[in-house]
Amino acid sequence: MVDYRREGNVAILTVNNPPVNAISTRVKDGIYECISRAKNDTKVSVIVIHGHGKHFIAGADIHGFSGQRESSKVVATLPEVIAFMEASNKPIVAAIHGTALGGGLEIAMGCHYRIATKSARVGQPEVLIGILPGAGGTQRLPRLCGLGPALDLISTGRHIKAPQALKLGIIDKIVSDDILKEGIAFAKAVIDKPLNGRRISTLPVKDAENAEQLISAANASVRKRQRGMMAPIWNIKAVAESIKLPFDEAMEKEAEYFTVLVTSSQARALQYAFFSERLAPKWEVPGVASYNTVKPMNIKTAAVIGAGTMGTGIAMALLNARIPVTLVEQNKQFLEKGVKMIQDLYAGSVRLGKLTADQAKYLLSNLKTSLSYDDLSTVDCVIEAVYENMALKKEIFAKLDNACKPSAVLCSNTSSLDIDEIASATKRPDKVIGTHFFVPAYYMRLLENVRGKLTSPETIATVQSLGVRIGKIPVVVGNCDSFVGNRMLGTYTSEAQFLLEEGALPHEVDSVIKDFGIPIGAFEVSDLSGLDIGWRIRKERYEKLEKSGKKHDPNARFINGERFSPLGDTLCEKGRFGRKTGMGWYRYEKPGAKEPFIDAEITTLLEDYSKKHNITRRKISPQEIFERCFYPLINEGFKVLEDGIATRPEDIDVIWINGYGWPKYTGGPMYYANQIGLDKIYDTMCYYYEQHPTSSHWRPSALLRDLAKQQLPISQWGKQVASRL
Ligand SMILES: CCCCCCCC(=O)CC(=O)SCCNC(=O)CCNC(=O)[C@H](O)C(C)(C)COP(=O)(O)OP(=O)(O)OC[C@H]1O[C@@H](n2cnc3c(N)ncnc32)[C@H](O)[C@@H]1OP(=O)(O)O
Ligand SMILES: NC(=O)C1=CN([C@@H]2O[C@H](COP(=O)(O)OP(=O)(O)OC[C@H]3O[C@@H](n4cnc5c(N)ncnc54)[C@H](O)[C@@H]3O)[C@@H](O)[C@H]2O)C=CC1
Repeated sequence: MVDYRREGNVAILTVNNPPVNAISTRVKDGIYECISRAKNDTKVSVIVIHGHGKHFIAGADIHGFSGQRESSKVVATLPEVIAFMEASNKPIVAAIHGTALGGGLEIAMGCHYRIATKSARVGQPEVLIGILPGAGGTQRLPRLCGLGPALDLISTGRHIKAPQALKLGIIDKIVSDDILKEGIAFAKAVIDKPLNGRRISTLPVKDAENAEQLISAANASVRKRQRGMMAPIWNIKAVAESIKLPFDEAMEKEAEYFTVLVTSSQARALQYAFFSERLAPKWEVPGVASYNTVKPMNIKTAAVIGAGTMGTGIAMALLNARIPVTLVEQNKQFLEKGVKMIQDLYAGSVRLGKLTADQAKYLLSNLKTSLSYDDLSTVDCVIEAVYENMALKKEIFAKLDNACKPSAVLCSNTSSLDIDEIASATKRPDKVIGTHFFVPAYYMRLLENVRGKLTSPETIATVQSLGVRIGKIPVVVGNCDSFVGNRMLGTYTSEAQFLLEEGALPHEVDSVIKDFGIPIGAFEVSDLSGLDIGWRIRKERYEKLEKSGKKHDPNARFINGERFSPLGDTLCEKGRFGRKTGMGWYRYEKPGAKEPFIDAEITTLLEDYSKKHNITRRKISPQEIFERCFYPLINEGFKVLEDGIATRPEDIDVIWINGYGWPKYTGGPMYYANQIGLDKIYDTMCYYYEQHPTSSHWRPSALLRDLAKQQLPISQWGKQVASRL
């Protein structure tokens, strides 16, 4: 785990714990033993510590926080090992490449010098997994770089690159990529330098005079940006001790606060989410294939059909990953509008300093435009993002099938339509798949990849690998109406509207949702994305119904015996499409304005509506709003598993955290359900199903019922699911 060798008078410690050199108990013990050995070796004058493989050390082993810890051969804890390093009379140099994160940066701060390659990144990301830097990070970082930067890095968990770390004084020098050679050379040059002033724990905290202001600004920022999370607050509290107490006493506080966090349910949920996100790309379709049995195709070029909201965002996601894109539209005017949208977004990134003008120019140079499918004969992959209309999508897929080379993968960004029906328009259904991006597609990390009945494992592997390449978290799901995310969302939006019919107002529902930790309420989000999108989809469904001989009544509160609220259609008929028209479920100052105001017209409309349908409006409690919005959503997640549409509960949680703003610190709807207690959810579902028998989303899932009885850990639900299919 940690190798020791000597080159002349330099002792070299190599941490070797693939894949990221995480600090397991054995790594910690190894570092302690090797440092002891170097201290006692009279031939050694200086010590270099570096990492084998891609990283220096990416932090403590996260598995160790909730699982069984290995027993330690040496008594010292990580903070003690770091103190032991710092006290060494032989200089220790941390030679950093890849990343020095969490405990890795804390080890580097226990060294007397830190050098790094230009591409190296450092940070204290513990807050993101619900804990704090418990090995002196909250105390050494403010001494090294100042209170303000330390508060920022520790409370946000963001990584910074070596040049910025150099500016902040976190590292001493940027060196070439031959990190070990550089480390040895640097070590030789500092052998005789005094170590006074190099032991960070002995230094004063920089910026201590502005402490009060800096701490209250940090608290205000986390209350706004990381609402509901307890770790950022405790991280700030720990850093604040650095200006109140001497180092050793502040370290005791750090240990105390670490214990509070590491045993919290938020930390467990965040760590579950960390591993779930890493599991998602490793897809598995039971009985069919899995990521480690199939090779993906290499996508060198791509095309996007439709230069609207999604098409332009998808094109940018591809361009950002250096994949040349041909963007196709139905006419010149729409094409120019789409290209302008992309140019403006890149110009915005340049203004914000996220890209240089040259980088933006380079990315745009990979964008080609066309009005003809004839230009797509050589592309490896096409992603269609035209209006949500089956006939149109089938027409386009038939054209693509004729125009593209036989090996090209054809993807649809549909958010709800049947992938098998779209694939039936081609002679290559094995190469057709849904790639459901989320708005804005260049930013949102979720990619829901929808496999059809005939989609080949190679096609699944290809879009999964493409997803990772463009920086997304790809999740494979099965084909059903609205797939996983939107199918579950459907229950939540329906119930939210039923609550309006029965007495609640949009802001009352939204505030319960936001108090739970979802950043935006159901009605606010509907106004943001535009009520007309859902209306278009529903109108297509009404047309289908009419074609099958069933006339659609615009006032109907039931469709095929199932409760339905026509309120969304009523608003659209009045031109209330949301923010874009300056009115939707809320009122806005003007079209396009962001701040929602309660609208008296909506209150009157709801009251009239309830009267017209003989519904007695009542005061609905926040608890009822919560249960009615979230329990059917969770229940639908179990039905999604039951149907084999998702194969693992972790995938559902990843979808909700990354596509719908579900608070990560609750782990996702499936994990959260387990926290509430599956038996409680099941009983509540039964209660509401009795009250609302015409809403099938209240019918409790059989899987939920069975799992509620078995009380299995979530890691075993997948096996239960597989055994039922
Ligand atoms: C008295 C008590 C004192 C207690 C002291 C506490 C000490 C502390 O202060 C606590 C800590 O250090 S907590 C850990 C802080 N570090 C992090 O959060 C870094 C997490 N990792 C990353 O960001 C990326 O993996 C990274 C940027 C490193 C690499 O990204 P990539 O995209 O290249 O690779 P990934 O797919 O993310 O990861 C590759 C494999 O490595 C696993 N992994 C990553 N970091 C890990 C970590 N810290 N612990 C355990 N496993 C880890 C990851 O799960 C993945 O595994 P596989 O999916 O199986 O390949
Ligand atoms: N807007 C959203 O939040 C999300 C939308 N989706 C899905 O993405 C697809 C596109 O949605 P948006 O981008 O929002 O729509 P949009 O209305 O912004 O853009 C659609 C574009 O397709 C173009 N188009 C129509 N017919 C065409 C043809 N024959 N050839 C080439 N281009 C054609 C239109 O001119 C328009 O620019 C839909 O299937 C939608 O369900 C998926 C996820 C989220």
